[in-house]
Amino acid sequence: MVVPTILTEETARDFLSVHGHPFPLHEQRHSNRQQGEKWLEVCSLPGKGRGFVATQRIPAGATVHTSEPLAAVVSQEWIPETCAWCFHFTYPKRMRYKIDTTIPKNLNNINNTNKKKKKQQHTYTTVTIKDVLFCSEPCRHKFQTYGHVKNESELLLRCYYALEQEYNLRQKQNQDDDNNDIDSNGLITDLQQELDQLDINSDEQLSKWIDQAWITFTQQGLVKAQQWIPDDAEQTMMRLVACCVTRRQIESEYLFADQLMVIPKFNDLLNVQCNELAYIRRTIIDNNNNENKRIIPDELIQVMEMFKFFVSATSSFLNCPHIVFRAVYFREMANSFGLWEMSPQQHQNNNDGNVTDDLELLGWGIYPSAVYFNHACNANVRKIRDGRKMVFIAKRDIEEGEEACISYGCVEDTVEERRKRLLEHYHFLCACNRCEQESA
Ligand SMILES: C[S@@+](CC[C@H](N)C(=O)[O-])C[C@H]1O[C@@H](n2cnc3c(N)ncnc32)[C@H](O)[C@@H]1O
Repeated sequence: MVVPTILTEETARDFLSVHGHPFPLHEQRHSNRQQGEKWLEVCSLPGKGRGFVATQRIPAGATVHTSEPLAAVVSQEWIPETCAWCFHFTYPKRMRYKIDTTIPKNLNNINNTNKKKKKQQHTYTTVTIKDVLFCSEPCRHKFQTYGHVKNESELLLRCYYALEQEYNLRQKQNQDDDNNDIDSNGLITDLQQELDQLDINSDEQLSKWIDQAWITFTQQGLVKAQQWIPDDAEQTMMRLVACCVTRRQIESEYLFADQLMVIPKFNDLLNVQCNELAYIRRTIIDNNNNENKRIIPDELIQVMEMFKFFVSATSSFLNCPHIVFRAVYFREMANSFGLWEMSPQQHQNNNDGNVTDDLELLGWGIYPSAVYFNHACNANVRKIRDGRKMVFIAKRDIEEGEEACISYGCVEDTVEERRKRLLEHYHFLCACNRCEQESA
């Protein structure tokens, strides 16, 4: 692959006009400095980590922030009815526009023997990607040209195809074998002993144990008669991870001047709070019936199986060590935004941003610039989806120095129920003003 060194805006423009880009550069640079961005700054807040705080008085109705996704995917179950670019939803009608891509023939692994694969290494074939559909030609075109360079969508489509193929292959292999026992191969014994001995409240000890578990797993693995098969949610998650890892790979293959990188970068994701420790600690504690005999949480094994699946599908063309997979997976956790169906009122630009029971969760997106909105049970900001973009609007006047918060879901219940739900889904004890007052 040719590696251009992009140093000036001019060379970048030339390069992008050859390789394709969704928007003219000047528009992108402008949209990067959103109108509302001056309203908010990121501050450290006691008991909540970082959060957005108003830099001046914000009038009700002002757009305080807009954000483009680093990654956005349709949930597996709504693929036929949802546009993979703008998330337009047309149940029960199906999306009409499909997408093809060219892949090396040896990726088409379901019917290929190793011998055949070798022979076909340098030949290409065109395939239709099952998991990506569009509502219109412009949406399909935007998808094809999204990212830093045109190759990015090709790499992503190759990932999607490889994940699909791995899924089909495993299903086929499992048909003949219904034995689902794990032979731990000595793996569990050592890790188990270390787990029993560690101080679960020590971040240092727990991270060391988690790292060791991943190293052991990736070197030895679990020997299962049955191959692990992802469910719908896990398939969706792997496509979200694929979006982030392909961007990382493109950024490592091309050299861009920082100020010209106008869409979210992989490194932006690394600023997002990582929930690996909090999540694994909670699952160990929850699975623990006896203080002296802890159980290696099944939830951890599931993530490892997902990693193994991902790598087994994509390793021939994508570099994703477990450190990278974990960095994405545990940052997406509790930080990504649900992409909901829009109500008719929202379509008419006359909505309050609330998700009601009759609306469907169509997909998930990672918006690195917007993750600093903490939750409050009496939020002063609402979020609205505008296609694949997220727009944040002040619900009421916000005073200078006041924290700008959104709500992470239903806030109708009692304080105990709200806190329980947030702990379960987002792994934190809500310390918003309303909860503090009501619990006191
Ligand atoms: C999407 S992030 C928000 C940004 C985060 N505070 C940071 O420093 O990156 C969500 C995390 O923020 C913290 N958080 C958000 N709202 C909170 C609240 N009401 N009370 C306590 N912690 C909160 C929790 O740690 C939660 O997992």
